[in-house]
Amino acid sequence: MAWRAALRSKAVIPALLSCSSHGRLCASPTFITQRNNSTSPKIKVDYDQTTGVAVMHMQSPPVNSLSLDFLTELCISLEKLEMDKGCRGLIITSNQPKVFSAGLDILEMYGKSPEHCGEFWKVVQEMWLKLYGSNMVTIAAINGSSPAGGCLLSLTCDYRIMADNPLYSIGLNETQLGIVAPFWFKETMVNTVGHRNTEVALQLGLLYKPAEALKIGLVDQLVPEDQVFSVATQTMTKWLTIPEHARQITKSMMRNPTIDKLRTNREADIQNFVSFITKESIQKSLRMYMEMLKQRKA
Ligand SMILES: CCCCCCCCCCC/C=C/C(=O)SCCNC(=O)CCNC(=O)[C@H](O)C(C)(C)COP(=O)(O)OP(=O)(O)OC[C@H]1O[C@@H](n2cnc3c(N)ncnc32)[C@H](O)[C@@H]1OP(=O)(O)O
Repeated sequence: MAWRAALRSKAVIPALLSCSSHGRLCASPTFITQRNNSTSPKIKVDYDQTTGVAVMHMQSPPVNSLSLDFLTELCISLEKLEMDKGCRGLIITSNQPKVFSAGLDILEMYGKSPEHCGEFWKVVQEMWLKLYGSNMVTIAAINGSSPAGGCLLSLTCDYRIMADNPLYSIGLNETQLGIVAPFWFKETMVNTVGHRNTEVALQLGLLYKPAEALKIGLVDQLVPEDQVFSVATQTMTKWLTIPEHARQITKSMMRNPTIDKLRTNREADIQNFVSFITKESIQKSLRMYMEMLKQRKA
């Protein structure tokens, strides 16, 4: 699609393309199935103009992994909603059974060129900047597991409601993959659950069951699975009664220090990511993790 190509071409970082230390290609994956790039929308947005509330349904089978295409679509939808002054609230939820989002699509980081990795990371940053800094009230209706980037996605929202199902888990489990949550993932978590909880969670790559997640404040409310969406809608109604301007300024005051840190360091952050993720040892860790996922299934 033309808009997708346009957004992608904007996302390419010229500095990265010419960086000789990134000039190597990662090893080609031999065993991992590359999924077909489906052209069907990965996100469905329902916008009710009478309430001013939009609902974003993530619908990218099997597990709503955050691929380049997915994130590009997400950013475009967000941009459109943000520009519509009538849209005051956004609920993010999943149409996939049992999974909110499996986090960043590992296939975008495995066996890919440095240029591709840089392009991918730029859109990950873009998604975070847009959501964490959104003027809208944002609520995550977490109706399934939400590891790593999926957890980050929900942490960017103003309020998290999770299905009370012990089969589900949520957390920043990056270290379990042999990778490191970057500073802005870490700070988003610190801003939500505090320094000590974050330190333990990140070092150990903890995935929390809903009850534990509630205890440390990683989610704000647990509800029966079939009520996640209705409670999110009721909560939105309450949040929207607060005078808009005052709430927005308060949100900016709380979040801008972290947002500004990434905004002013985007290039360096991309370069860090690319040189880290393309290391042979890191590629090996990602491969082993993907193998583990497949074995678990078998
Ligand atoms: C010095 C400091 C510098 C720092 C620089 C930065 C460093 C890098 C930072 C990178 C940050 C990364 C963030 C991430 O989000 S990484 C992704 C982490 N995600 C996970 O660990 C989740 C893995 N998935 C699961 O646990 C389960 O799939 C899940 C619980 C979500 C669902 O379970 P279920 O049983 O329903 O489904 P399956 O496991 O059978 O999965 C179905 C198929 O989907 C594939 N899959 C799953 N997750 C992913 C994924 N994240 N990316 C790509 N593909 C994924 C899985 O392999 C199955 O595939 P097949 O059907 O082909 O077998």
